[in-house]
Amino acid sequence: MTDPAIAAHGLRKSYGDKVVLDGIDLTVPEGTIFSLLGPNGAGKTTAVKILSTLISAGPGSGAILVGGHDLVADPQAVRAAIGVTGQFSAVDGLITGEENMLLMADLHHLTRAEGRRVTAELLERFDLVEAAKKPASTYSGGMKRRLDIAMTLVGAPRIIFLDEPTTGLDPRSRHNMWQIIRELVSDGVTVFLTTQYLEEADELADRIAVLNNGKIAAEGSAEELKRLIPGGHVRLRFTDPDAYRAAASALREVTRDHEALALQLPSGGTQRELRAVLDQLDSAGIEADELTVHTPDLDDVFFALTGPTTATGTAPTTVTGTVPNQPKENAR
Ligand SMILES: Nc1ncnc2c1ncn2[C@@H]1O[C@H](COP(=O)(O)OP(=O)(O)OP(=O)(O)O)[C@@H](O)[C@H]1O
Repeated sequence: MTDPAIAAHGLRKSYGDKVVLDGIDLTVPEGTIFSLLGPNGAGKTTAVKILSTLISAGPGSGAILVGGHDLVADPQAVRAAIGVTGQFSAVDGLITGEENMLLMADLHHLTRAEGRRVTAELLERFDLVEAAKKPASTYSGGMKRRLDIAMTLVGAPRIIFLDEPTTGLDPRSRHNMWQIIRELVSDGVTVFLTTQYLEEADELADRIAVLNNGKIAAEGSAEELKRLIPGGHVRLRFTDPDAYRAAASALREVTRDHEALALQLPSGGTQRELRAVLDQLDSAGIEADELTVHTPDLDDVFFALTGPTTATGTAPTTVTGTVPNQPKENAR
C-alpha cells in the first residue's frame, strides 16, 4: 500500500482560549476525495490552512505529513506538492483570465513556452477559451471558480485543497464543478474538500469526517455514516383496509397511519430485513400495494452529530459507536 497523501496526528489549534481543533487525526489515501464537514466555525478552514502550510499547527500537535513530507521540517516540499483554492478567490479581476493563468505559470517558474502550453490546455479543459481575453472581473461566479481551479492546476499539484468550492454557485455550475473534481481524481489527484453542502459530500467523497466541537464526531463513507443513525424504515401501503388491518396485526413494531392505510417498520433496509417482512406478509397471505425503503440521509447524520446535545458536551459518536440524538424525520 502507498503512503497516504495526508496523514495528520493529533492536530491542534487554539485562538486565545478558544480551542478550534482539539487533537484530530486525519488520513487521506492517495487518489481519493476526503470531505471535512462541520457547522459554521467548526474549524474546517483552519484545518485546511494548517495542512496547506498557511498557518502553523498548535503546540502539542503530532506528526503531520502531506504528500509524504513533514509539514514542519519541509514546508517547501509540501507547498510544491499541493494546490489550494480557498473561499476567497486568487483571481485578479483587473487582468484577463489568460493573464491570470500566465502569472501563475511565472510563479511556478515555467518557461514562457511551457506556460503558454499549460495555459492553453487548461483554458480549453475548463471551457474558458472564449472568455480568456476578457478581464476576469467580467466573469460569472462559476467561471471565476473554474479559473481559480485552473490556476491551481498550473503547478500540477498531486493534492488539492478545495475550501467550499461550490458555495454560491447555481445547481448547473455546481454539477459542472463536481464533474471537474471527479476528473481530477480520475487523473490520480487527491482532493481534500470542505463543504457545507451535505449533498456534495455524499456525491463526491470516498470518506467524510464530521467536525464538531474541535473533534471528529464521526468518520466513514457516506453509507457508513448513514448507518450510524436510527431512522431507516420500511413503509407499506395498502388500498384494501382489511389487508391493512391484517398486516398491522401480523407484523410487530409497526407504526400505523390509518388515513393513508400505511404501516411503517424500523429497518436498516438490508435484503435480509426486507425478506423477513415479506415472508411475514406472505405467510399471512397479505400483499402490500406499495413498499418503499427510507434510509437516513447525510442531513440526518449532520443534525444528529452536531446537534445541541453534542454542543453541551455529551460525547459524540465514532463510526463504531451509537449516536446520542434522534434525527429529524426523514421527509424525502
Ligand atoms: N485568526 C483568527 N483569530 C481568532 N479566531 C479565529 C481566527 N481564525 C479562525 N478563528 C475562529 O476559529 C473558529 C474556526 O474557524 P474556521 O474558519 O476554521 O471555521 P469553518 O469550519 O471553516 O467555518 P465556516 O463554515 O463558517 O467557513 C471560528 O470560531 C473562528 O472565529
